[in-house]
Amino acid sequence: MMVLSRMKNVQVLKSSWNLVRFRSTTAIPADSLFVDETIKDELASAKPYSEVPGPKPLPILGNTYRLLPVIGQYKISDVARISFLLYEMFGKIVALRGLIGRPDLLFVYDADEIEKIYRQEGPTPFRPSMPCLVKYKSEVRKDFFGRLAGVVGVHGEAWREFRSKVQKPVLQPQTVKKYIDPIENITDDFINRMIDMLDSNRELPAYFDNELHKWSLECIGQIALDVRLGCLNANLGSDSEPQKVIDAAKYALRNIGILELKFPFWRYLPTTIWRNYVRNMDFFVEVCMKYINEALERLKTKDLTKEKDLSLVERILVMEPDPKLACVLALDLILVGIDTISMAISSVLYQIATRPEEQEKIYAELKRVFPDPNEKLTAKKIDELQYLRAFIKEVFRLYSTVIGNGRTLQKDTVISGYRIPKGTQLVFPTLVLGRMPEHVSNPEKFDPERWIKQTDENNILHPFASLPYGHGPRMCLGRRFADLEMQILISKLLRRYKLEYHHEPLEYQVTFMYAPDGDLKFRMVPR
Ligand code: HEM
Repeated sequence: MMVLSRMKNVQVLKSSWNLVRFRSTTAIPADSLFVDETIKDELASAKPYSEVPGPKPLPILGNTYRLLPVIGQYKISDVARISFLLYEMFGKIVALRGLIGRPDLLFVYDADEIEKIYRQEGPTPFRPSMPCLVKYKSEVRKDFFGRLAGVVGVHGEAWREFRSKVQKPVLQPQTVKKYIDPIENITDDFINRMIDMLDSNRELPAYFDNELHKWSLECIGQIALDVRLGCLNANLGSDSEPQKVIDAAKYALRNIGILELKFPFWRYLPTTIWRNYVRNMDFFVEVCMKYINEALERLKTKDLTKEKDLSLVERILVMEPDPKLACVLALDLILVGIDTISMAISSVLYQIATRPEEQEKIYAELKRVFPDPNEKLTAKKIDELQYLRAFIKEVFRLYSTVIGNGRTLQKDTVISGYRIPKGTQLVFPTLVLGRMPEHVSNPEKFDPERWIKQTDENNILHPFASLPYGHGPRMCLGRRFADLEMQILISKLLRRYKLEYHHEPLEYQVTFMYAPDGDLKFRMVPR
């Protein structure tokens, strides 16, 4: 019954890639006065926020103590487990109250409610991420960032102004397609490096995750800074610039969870971890400015009338001659574009290596699309890799690299029958939502085909249950590049090699992202 009632709101659509997509037909009334009245009535009759279930905060200590070492029951690496636990213990809406230095967190596990929230979020959605980056951009280096502070950790009109300047060039398919060739070249170099790294069993070394970081940094350097940074050079010294950028990116991102949840005291005192964070960020700004200035110099000798020949950085520099805009964009893309991609690809490669049946299907598709293994990639050919894309989607559904998304409520809102006050931070736990039987049929089954086949009445796949890149005007700015990078690496690798994994199964853990925790000692068997 429940499944059928949900299906009434879901319409099956075919996308241009022939993948099955869904659209909700739940209409939002067009007349805004009517909407206002309906919302007022809804708010008046809703249950109070205080009745939302959740773990009881202690006096003074609140709930933050639960995340402290020794006395707390939760570790940062347990964030994924906590998301499941809260749902199991309290149900589809859970409030985590009394966290030191931050508003309450409200976990929402109902995809219909999440859909409603996204559809009502307006033109400047507020994603409550990275208050430490907000402090860095808006206080510590206010002199540099000023009003053009980027998109990450920036909100309101300042976010909208920046995003609308960069949105078109970054997301335009024509721009993204131009990077097929350069990313393919980087990936060829990377695969050659992988071959050099193999041991006598043809297995990759324990430090392969660091090598994946280098590949993703090399890709993002090309996209955001117009440069081959040289990360894939053999014998990269620990003091070399690319390795320093990798280390700085790891530091900046992985300490955010610790800075924001475990030790939020940096808001009041300049702690050591906070001072190191600032030093790292200063280093990033310096590197970005150096390469953007070099791109600006090169631009002086280019024919600017041929827009199609310009790179992403050049298009941005032509549009906005103050190089700061391109520098801040590069900083944001690098900050979030290294770890996300390298962790996502670790996860996808691990799933490929441990699922031989599905791997054979990917290989069959690759052989059909690229009969000659030396054939160069093109946009048209990549577009034909339907099963590969479905496989990646299925990995994200079950092991979403970004385990959840969030929004800060900008007005009082009714969620699951409760009146939730403005300012509350909502958490949409993507990882849990994609595994709930009321959102996805047979959720434990790894089934890439569910993203391709026309589903029947009994097969559900809620469109808001698995949103690895978020949704709406604030959705991931780098998603097209992310998809492209992953598809290129997998295509190039699997067309020539079978991937195997012969060690103890790896557990997924949250460091900052959700990924297999352990040595990625894949075996590469030539085809
Ligand atoms: C598989 C890899 C990736 C995943 C899973 C991912 C996921 C996400 C998610 C969930 C968000 C929040 C969206 C929202 O609030 O609705 C986001 C934001 C963002 N992502 Fe990604 N991302 C990935 C790769 C990348 C890459 C490679 C780049 C850069 C080239 C990038 C750049 C950004 C930026 C700049 C934002 C902030 C957008 C804004 O606030 O306006 N991401 N990403």
